[in-house]
Amino acid sequence: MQKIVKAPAKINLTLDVLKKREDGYHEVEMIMTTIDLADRIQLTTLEENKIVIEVNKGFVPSNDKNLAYQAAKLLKDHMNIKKGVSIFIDKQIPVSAGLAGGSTDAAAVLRGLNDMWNLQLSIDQLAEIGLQIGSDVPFCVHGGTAIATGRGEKLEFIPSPPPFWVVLVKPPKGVSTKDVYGRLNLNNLDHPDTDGMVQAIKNKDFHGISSRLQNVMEDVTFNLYPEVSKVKERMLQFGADGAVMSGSGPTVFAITQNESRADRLYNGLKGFMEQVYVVRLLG
Ligand SMILES: C[C@@](CO)(OP(=O)(O)O)[C@H](O)COP(=O)(O)OP(=O)(O)OC[C@H]1O[C@@H](n2ccc(N)nc2=O)[C@H](O)[C@@H]1O
Ligand SMILES: Nc1ncnc2c1ncn2[C@@H]1O[C@H](COP(=O)(O)OP(=O)(O)O)[C@@H](O)[C@H]1O
Repeated sequence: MQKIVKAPAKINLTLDVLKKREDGYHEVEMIMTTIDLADRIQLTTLEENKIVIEVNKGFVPSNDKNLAYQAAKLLKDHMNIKKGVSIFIDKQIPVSAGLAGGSTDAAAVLRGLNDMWNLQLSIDQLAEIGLQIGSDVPFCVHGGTAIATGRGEKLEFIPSPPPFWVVLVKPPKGVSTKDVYGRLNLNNLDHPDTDGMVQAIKNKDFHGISSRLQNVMEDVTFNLYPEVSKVKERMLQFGADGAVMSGSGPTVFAITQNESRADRLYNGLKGFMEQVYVVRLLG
């Protein structure tokens, strides 16, 4: 048996951190949506009871550290499945980038194996299993556009934003999510207008969306890597309607509804950055 699953990246249109919790995680409030920048995952059933991972990027782990491995293991244990699976990951999403690349691979494996092995678990049950792997996995299991609260796992789905282009730049740095959370000064955050953003999305008001992009983690990552903040400045100079960092970074994305402006942004940014992508929303 074989199956191919698509694993799309997410961006955070807003990202707010409300407080630190007793369990060490932070209480967040963020608006997440999926974009058409995706890994492709090929699942093949094995007679032997083992999990094999293959990735087309050398620096991504191909052992039990891979979140796709952890997803297969948890699902097999949960359902007491004795057959194995070979997982080939065609990695297109930049790694350690704030785009939930690992989480979305794990989510795609949960969805894909549930289908391929006809396990009949609901999406909510898969999301619950996924939370054991990471805070962003439940959102990635569902996809779409949602307000995420709690650790990021409490999801309220909202309609998709109006269509727009997303131009992403992944600067040549990786950041640790844990480190960025740890460096936040919770008493001095400039909180996003989350309610205003939700209304703008519901009203399909592009200007309302582009003017409310905000992420409280930007200051931390921009202080660590001032060149990341330069990318955002350049995006605005090149005609972006709005620009913001995704997640803990360092990826910064710009949005525009105008295709020729997206092309201009791509060409301008490509002049000084290697990893630039232009994609549509999947939302
Ligand atoms: C910041 C965000 C925004 O979407 O994305 P990324 O930058 O990873 O894409 C997420 O909150 C990242 O979620 P995820 O990457 O799944 O984090 P996890 O693996 O669960 O946790 C990694 C570490 O981040 C910290 N963490 C994570 C989530 C949270 N709500 N509070 C935290 O303090 C904890 O220190 C934890 O040990
Ligand atoms: N399937 C996977 N794809 C990418 N990274 C993975 C995967 N499995 C484990 N990792 C590890 O997870 C870490 C974070 O990667 P990633 O999910 O891309 O970050 P982010 O959540 O910031 O987008 C990296 O150190 C990487 O080695």
